[in-house]
Amino acid sequence: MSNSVFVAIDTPDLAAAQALAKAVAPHVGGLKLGLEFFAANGPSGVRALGETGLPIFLDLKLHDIPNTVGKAVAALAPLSPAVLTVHAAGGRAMLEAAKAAAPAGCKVVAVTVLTSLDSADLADIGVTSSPAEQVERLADLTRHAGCDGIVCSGEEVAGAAVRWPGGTFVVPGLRPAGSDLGDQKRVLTPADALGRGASILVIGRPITAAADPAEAARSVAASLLSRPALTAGA
Ligand SMILES: O=c1ccn([C@@H]2O[C@H](COP(=O)(O)O)[C@@H](O)[C@H]2O)c(=O)[nH]1
Repeated sequence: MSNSVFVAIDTPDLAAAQALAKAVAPHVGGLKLGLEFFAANGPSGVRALGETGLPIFLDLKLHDIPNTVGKAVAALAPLSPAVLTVHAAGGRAMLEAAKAAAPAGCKVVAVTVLTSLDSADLADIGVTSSPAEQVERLADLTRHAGCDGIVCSGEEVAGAAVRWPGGTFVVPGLRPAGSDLGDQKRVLTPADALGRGASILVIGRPITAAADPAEAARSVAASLLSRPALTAGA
């Protein structure tokens, strides 16, 4: 992938999403559409953004029983997403159902530990492992289920890439130096994440909330050029 940045188009407003996509298109490798956009605009909104010609990453983080997730993935297949997310915590059968129903060429990647969570948040939900240990556990589960990769933070990506040669490693929670963290807790700069083995860099507010999103996207792309990526299977 020549430009590994997928910009998170997190808005319910279709016209705003289209304008943003057009502005940043020369500087990014794809568009990530998540729950906020999909809840407001549905499949027709996804098709509208697909008209930019950029690959579409559908970040719907599916998490349900295997039958339901398999059928949801089958229903999404006509949108030809390049990447689709599910939650690894849904378990092996659910992951297998998602992969089996995905269209050819679509990478199914599983969210391990959300980048908005730290150790204390994991303890609150009964997980006593560290984020790194939990990412490793769920990465192994995802790999054995036949999926393509995982979503993790930049803090865990190097360890995950060593355990899973050829895996796809999606890293959100990216913040250029000096940016607001917002609700993210496990963060890294885009260049550091790429250097540690990320395949796909997901960046939202540092680009979309900037006064000049096109310039912010250009600046992120420039920061990556000076840093060679490790090969991690993207
Ligand atoms: O663990 C995860 C999984 C997904 N995301 C998504 O990435 C973007 C990040 O947006 P920022 O504005 O750069 O914080 C957003 O769409 C999340 O839903 C994540 O942040 N962490």
